[in-house]
Amino acid sequence: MCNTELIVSAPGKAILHGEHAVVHGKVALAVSVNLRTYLRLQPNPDGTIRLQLPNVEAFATWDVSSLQPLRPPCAADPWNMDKLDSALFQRLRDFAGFTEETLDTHSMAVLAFLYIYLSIFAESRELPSFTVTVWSELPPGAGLGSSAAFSVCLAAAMLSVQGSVSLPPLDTESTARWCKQDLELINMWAFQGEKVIHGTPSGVDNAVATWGGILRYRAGNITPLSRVPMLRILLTNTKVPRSTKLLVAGVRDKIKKFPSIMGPVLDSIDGISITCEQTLQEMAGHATPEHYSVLEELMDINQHHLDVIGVGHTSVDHLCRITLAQGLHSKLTGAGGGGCGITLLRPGTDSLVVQSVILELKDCGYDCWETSIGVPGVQLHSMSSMTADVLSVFNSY
Ligand SMILES: Nc1ncnc2c1ncn2[C@@H]1O[C@H](COP(=O)(O)OP(=O)(O)O)[C@@H](O)[C@H]1O
Ligand SMILES: C[C@@](O)(CCOP(=O)(O)O)CC(=O)O
Ligand SMILES: [Mg+2]
Repeated sequence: MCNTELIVSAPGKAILHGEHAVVHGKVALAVSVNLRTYLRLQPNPDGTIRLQLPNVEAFATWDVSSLQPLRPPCAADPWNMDKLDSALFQRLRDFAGFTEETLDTHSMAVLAFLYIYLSIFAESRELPSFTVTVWSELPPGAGLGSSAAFSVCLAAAMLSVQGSVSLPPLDTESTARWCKQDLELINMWAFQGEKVIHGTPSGVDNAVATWGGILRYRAGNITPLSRVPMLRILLTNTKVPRSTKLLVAGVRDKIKKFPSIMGPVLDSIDGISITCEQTLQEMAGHATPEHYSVLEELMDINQHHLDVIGVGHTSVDHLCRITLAQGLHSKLTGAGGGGCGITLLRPGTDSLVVQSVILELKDCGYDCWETSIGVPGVQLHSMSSMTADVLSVFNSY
């Protein structure tokens, strides 16, 4: 039995530049956003695992004894986990009655949970029994990295119960972060969860949910950017549903079909990310209107590239047109195909302009709000640090 109750949270992200290209080894720049996923883990005395995922309407209870035979024969080496354990993945699909075509939000979340749980406790004397409840401020499947925030919370909580990472002391603090080495392990395991949900993720989303802040990411190399100006960003959710897994697969097919055409587009996106990073660094010293013009132009060019690689959507075109009419530049963020877009605001953008754009976007049925970026990555929470809203959701299950 497990005897630790804990609450952890991890943030969502917005990709400034490099979505999709990053899956193919190019640079991405990504920032954490102030919408978080919260996970509460409570010990169960009755030998069951209970999973409560209200955002995706997934509620399941299993006897630990029924999960026992699904365990992998030995623990995976967390530093050498190139691919998912396909035998385990198949056993879980068979157990849950899912096929390879099962892609709904509910099933992918259940599979990610079971995969991480059984892998992390592969060599524990007995499987622990607990209730896991996850609730998120992030809209699932909208490009804000909800899958990564979910996977990071699962990894942080289960590694802490298993003892591979040490619970950071909360003392009088309301939140605490794990040490660097522990965060690296959490990130590794969260990446496995992302693989269950996405197929072939780049790892950028789980890196942001783990580390927070603003990051440059390329092929597993994570560089936090410390010298950047405070950016003002408007987030718009078109509410058009899409699946990252299918969009990433579609881009891969296009690259395979037209390598000499798509290759240069990905190189150009790489160039955009690199130029954006250089511009942000220059701006940290002294930001000028010309710098903002460069950032805006980069967003326009990238948005066109994302259309070319097949992940645009009329809802995002509409969003770009509405903001541009007020002189504001936008692009999609995340996998595209609908979902969310980001709009860059200049420091001096008149609040009346912002309010009128927000109203117009809301009239289209979109959600739209100005967001804070660069918030901390995965955290452990004391009960007193939890808002009444999140606690009341937790207490209603
Ligand atoms: N709060 C949550 N509870 C349970 N599962 C979640 C939650 N948030 C995300 N997920 C999982 O992540 C999937 C969405 O991931 P994805 O398609 O990558 O979109 P995004 O990461 O942009 O939100 C959902 O189908 C679900 O399986
Ligand atoms: C399209 C991609 O670059 C980002 C996907 O982000 P999201 O799941 O749509 O939030 C995929 C990846 O990097 O793994
Ligand atoms: Mg995702």
